[in-house]
Amino acid sequence: MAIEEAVETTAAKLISRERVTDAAATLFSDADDSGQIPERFVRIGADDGEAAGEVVVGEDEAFELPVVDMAKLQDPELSALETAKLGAACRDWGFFQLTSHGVDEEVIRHMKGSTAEFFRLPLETKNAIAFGGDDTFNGFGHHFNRGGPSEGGKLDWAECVLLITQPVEGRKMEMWPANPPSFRSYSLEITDLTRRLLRFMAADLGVSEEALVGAFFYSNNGAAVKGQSVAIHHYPPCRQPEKVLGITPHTDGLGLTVLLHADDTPGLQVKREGRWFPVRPMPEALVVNVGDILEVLTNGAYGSVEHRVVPDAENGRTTVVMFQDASIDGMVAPLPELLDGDDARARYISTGKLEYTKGHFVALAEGARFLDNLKK
Ligand SMILES: O=C(O)CCC(=O)C(=O)O
Ligand SMILES: [Fe+2]
Repeated sequence: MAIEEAVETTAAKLISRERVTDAAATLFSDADDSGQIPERFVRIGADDGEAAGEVVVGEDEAFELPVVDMAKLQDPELSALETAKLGAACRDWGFFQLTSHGVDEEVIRHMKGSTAEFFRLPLETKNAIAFGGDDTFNGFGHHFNRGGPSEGGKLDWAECVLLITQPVEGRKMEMWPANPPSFRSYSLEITDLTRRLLRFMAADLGVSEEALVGAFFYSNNGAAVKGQSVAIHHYPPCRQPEKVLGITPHTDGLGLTVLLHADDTPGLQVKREGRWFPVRPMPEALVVNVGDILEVLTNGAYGSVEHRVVPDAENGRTTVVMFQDASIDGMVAPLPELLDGDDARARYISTGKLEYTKGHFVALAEGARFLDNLKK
């Protein structure tokens, strides 16, 4: 079995998810107006005011996630300045908004339309593609259970379709929502965008394109990515948003994440210096963030930063999040070019991809971060 296949099989078996029940669907559709949020959805600390007391940066405090412009990156006259901006965003925030990204507008329009349409379907129809058997990854359900028994198996205030999108042989088409053509083209558009972005990240890091692009792709010019998956999330409105979480705080376990807002409802928050910064959805932008593997590849120069989702009190929110996988010859390790031939400079322990994947999902289920075990 190829390493990628073994990794996929392992991931699919280690993830613990739950199906969306009729009771949850009723709660999400707000048909149940009793005002009682079931215990399984009430986040830890919400009842004693701990959650409400968390520092979320308000609208009165001016801040903006860094905005990076792809057209400027590609313009010979503006590229150097914009590349520095990209690098600063990856180092200081681990997150940025990407404008003029060049992803086909028609593909984006279709993607937004078909995902919104999917979540409007009755639960029974959505559950026709519910994950099942020994594959807990592909399909519809709640997001992963995180935090383990110590957190009482809390559920996210969300429903979600998770799918492997690449390599193409890894796709389980029977688990895909109807209207797959838009998913297929979107997956390829994001592959292309990833390659374009990595070239500028390589310039910022002072490594060769081949090295960084080669960690994500089988060949520098080829289209074949090492791996790509998608999470299509829907966060229903919640009348008491401070009591629940759309997604618990976490970092992303793969290389690079690209998020599309399918509507203009806010909800994503990024942690910086102990405070939560709400991300403002920009209709023309994609939100890009550094994942754990990119942090390792860059030997810690770029940071994989904690984020979470808080549902909106009034409006539902839908996002399409694509994760690009990366490795070097089957290892999760810093790029050799950054170590100048001196392995002692590595700030992370090199780990086989399979061991990394296992470690990541086991840690996730326990509410821990595998990356912390890899730091020297
Ligand atoms: O939907 C969002 O805003 C974020 C989702 C997310 O963090 C994830 O899927 O890893
Ligand atoms: Fe995430």
